[in-house]
Amino acid sequence: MHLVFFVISNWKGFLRPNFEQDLNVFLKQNKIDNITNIFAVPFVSLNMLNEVFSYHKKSIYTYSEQKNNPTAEDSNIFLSAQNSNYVGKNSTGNISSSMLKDLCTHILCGHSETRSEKYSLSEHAIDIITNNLIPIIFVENHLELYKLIENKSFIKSLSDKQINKLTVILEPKHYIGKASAAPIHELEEDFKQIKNLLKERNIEGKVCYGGSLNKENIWPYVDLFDGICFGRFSLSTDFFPTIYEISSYLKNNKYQNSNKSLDSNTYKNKQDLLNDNSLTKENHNTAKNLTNNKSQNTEARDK
Ligand SMILES: O=C(CO)[C@H](O)COP(=O)(O)O
Repeated sequence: MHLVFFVISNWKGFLRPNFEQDLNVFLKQNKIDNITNIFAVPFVSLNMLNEVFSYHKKSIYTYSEQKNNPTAEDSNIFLSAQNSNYVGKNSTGNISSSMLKDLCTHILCGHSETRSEKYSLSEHAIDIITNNLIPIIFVENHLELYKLIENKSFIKSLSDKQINKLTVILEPKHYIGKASAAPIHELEEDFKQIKNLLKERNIEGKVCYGGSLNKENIWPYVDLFDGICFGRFSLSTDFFPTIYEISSYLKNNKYQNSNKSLDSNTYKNKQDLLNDNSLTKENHNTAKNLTNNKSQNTEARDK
């Protein structure tokens, strides 16, 4: 099976300096086939980035275009909007999903910085889906996703194609904008439950982690999750070099590890975790080892 890791970069309210040049170099050399990159950029950057992408013949395909263009499936670089208004779509200053459908393929849905008091994750997700775009769904925990996928209108609104493109980001809000990311052991239970929820419903979704990630601390999250979401780090000049590092790390390490037998020196990987019936104290201890084993990972990566 071809495994592809997701890297979502949320620029938030920043216009990334020199991004156009860096992206040009990245697209020119783009030989990365094991990472799907989704750039979630401010509204005002969507147009400019569409031009950069089409110059490199990596046009932003919407779902309707994908239906008629089989090569669109091969793309592994996508543009996302950071939000859309599903209530008061036509009010002054609002930007609806329908206005975005020719500019991007994804929309961030439920990011904690965009939720208002009356925010409804399911209504927003349905609005995005019905405009032929893919929602990147942010949840605080597995219960939030459970509520969403129990919602019959949500499930009904998904086409077969969209159902397998569901991307969920586990992002506890108290770990946003901090110096350290959420400790892995605090995420394991939610990760496992989200995976199970999707599996039970035959949804091939990706489960990613977001919150205070940077080039130093990502490795345990790369090991456990199907993808990661960078916030502030997306703006760093180290961002693109880190994508290459992740790609070679994945080639050298991660997918070989999924068959590794466990011993006291081997960290527990995603498959092991999912095979466990319940989270035991051992899981938590091994999760701690994940972080301690960072130097081990770095060595393997640099080989
Ligand atoms: O959007 C984010 C990435 O998931 C998120 O808000 C975290 O931002 P960061 O703490 O600046 O990485």
